Amino acid sequence: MSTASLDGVSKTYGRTVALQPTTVSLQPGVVGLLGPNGAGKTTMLRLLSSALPPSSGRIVVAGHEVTAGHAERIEARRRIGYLPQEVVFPRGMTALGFLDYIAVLKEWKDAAARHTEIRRVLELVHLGDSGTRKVARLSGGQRRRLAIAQALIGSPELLILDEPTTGLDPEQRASLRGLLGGLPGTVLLSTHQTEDVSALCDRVLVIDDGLIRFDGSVPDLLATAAGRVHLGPTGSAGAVQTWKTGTGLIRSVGGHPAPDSSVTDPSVEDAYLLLRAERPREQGVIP
Ligand SMILES: Nc1ncnc2c1ncn2[C@@H]1O[C@H](COP(=O)(O)OP(=O)(O)OP(=O)(O)O)[C@@H](O)[C@H]1O
Repeated sequence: MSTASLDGVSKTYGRTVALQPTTVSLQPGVVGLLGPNGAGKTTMLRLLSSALPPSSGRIVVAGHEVTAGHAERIEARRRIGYLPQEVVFPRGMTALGFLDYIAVLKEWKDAAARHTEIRRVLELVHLGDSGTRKVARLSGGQRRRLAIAQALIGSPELLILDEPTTGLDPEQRASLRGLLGGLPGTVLLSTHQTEDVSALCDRVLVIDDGLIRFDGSVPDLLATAAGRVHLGPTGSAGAVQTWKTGTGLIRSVGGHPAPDSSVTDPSVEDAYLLLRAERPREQGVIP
């Protein structure tokens, strides 16, 4: 059974089509959402989180139809953890105070159980020693981790994370991957970090102009670029991108390889760049 599904879901803002009619079903595991700025990632995450009503279609989370009405939406929300792209923290609160406030909003009425839970999520993001510090005094990366902690309260069946690794240092990113990869439910995260996708995701959705252009595993995505990335002293003619690597050789994505170049293994970034370059144009705005 799927944890969440979109069935013919679209979202338009005035004349802008942020999400074209989309049907997709999510199972347990980590799903990465890749796409350029303005592709529709945040829109899709906000729709699934029930923060935003769709223009058309049906959204179901953990067996509850978000789009069916208030009562069903509340039931779905109890099973969703959501990290927005930007989190505004109430002024003057400590890290623990903030988590307690969120847990109360999430209806954790039993104080002892609530305190155990907020301690647990604080430890998960390695802020166990910073609980009594004021949020304003935490570093940007620590605040991001605190924001992730609030989404983890109650071990939601569907965890939705909008660019969770923004502002995290490499160690913290690796540690977050370890945490997310070990969760039992469905994790849907948007990111601009293609390394996060290759290191963590069971499934990748590439979205562009409000449309899912690719849906498959990391190996499937890499296969789309097989034989199309070259390294050599000269760049490929008509390449999508070329750059000089640390070895002094030029890496070319797509195009016609020079005779003195050789094929190299593609990365998720290479496959993504090729998908982007081959997308149909002139979509996203109602004529
Ligand atoms: N509240 C809004 N009102 C009008 N247009 C909006 C609104 N929110 C988003 N859009 C538009 O919808 C489209 C998709 O935006 P969205 O924020 O979902 O993209 P994104 O993929 O998350 O981008 P980014 O990587 O920059 O965060 C864009 O064209 C954006 O300008």
